Amino acid sequence: EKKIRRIDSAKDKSRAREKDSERLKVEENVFDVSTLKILYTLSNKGIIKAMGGSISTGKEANVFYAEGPEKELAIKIYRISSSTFKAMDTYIMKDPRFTNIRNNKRDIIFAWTRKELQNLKRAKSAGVRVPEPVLAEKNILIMEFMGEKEVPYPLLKNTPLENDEVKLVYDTIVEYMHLLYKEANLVHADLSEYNILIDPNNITPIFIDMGQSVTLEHPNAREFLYRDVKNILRFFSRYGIKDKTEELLKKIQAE
Ligand SMILES: N#C/C(=C\c1ccncc1)C(=O)NCc1ccccc1
Repeated sequence: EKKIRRIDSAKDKSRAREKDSERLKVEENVFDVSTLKILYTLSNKGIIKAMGGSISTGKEANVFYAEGPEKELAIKIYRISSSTFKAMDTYIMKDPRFTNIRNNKRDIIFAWTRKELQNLKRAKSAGVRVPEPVLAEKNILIMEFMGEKEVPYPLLKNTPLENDEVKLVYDTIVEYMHLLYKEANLVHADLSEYNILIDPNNITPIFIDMGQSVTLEHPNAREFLYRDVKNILRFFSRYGIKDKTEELLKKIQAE
C-alpha cells in the first residue's frame, strides 16, 4: 500500500515537472528580447498594469491575460520564430491591403498583427461582437479580455447548448457572418467552434482570431467563406440544424 502511494506521488511529481517545463518552453520562445522590450514600454506607458498567465497557445501565437488601467486585457503575441509563417504568406501576400510588404519573416508577422487589429476594428464597426481592439505594436496585439476575473469565456466547442439556445446562437453566428461580408467586406477564413467564444451571461457568440480574415478582393475569399459555412453547418448538425450550404451562402451574401 505504502509502496503504491510512493509510486503514485512520484508519478504526479514527474507529471507536474513535465507540465511546468512545457509551460516554460511555450512562454520561453514567445518572449524574445524585442517582445519583452515592447511589453516593458507598454507597461511604462500605463497601457499594461500587470501581465497574467497564458490563456491559450497556438503554433503561431500565445494569448496572455493582462490587467489594464481600466479593463482586463488579452495580449496576443505572435511568435517571431513561428514556423507557420509560410501559411501566413498565402493569406497576406494576395491581400490588396498588404501587397507592398517585404517578404521577410518579421515584416510578415508585424503586418499580420496589424491586419488582425484592422480586421477586429472593421468587424466591430460592422456590428459583429468581437474583443474590443486596443492596439498593435510589432508582433503584439492588445484587445479587450472576453471573460471575467482572469477566466476567459468558454469556446463554443466546450459549451453544451440547451435546446432553446441552439437557434439563437446559430442565427446570431449567421447574422455576424452576413454583417462581416456585407458591412465589413470581410470573410473570417478560420471560423469554427474553436474561434467562437460564448458569453455565459447571455449565451451570445463572440468571434475571435481574425488575423487570417481577408477582404472580398482576395482571390480565395469565396473559397474561405465556403469553408467557414461548412464548419458552422458541420458543428450545428449535431443539434439537428439542417440548413443547406448553398442556402447559407446565399443568406450571408444577400443584400
Ligand atoms: N484571440 C484570442 C483568443 C482568446 C481570447 C480570450 C479572451 N479574450 C480575448 C481573446 C484565443 O484563444 N485565440 C486562439 C489562439 C489562436 C492562435 C494562437 C493562440 C491562441
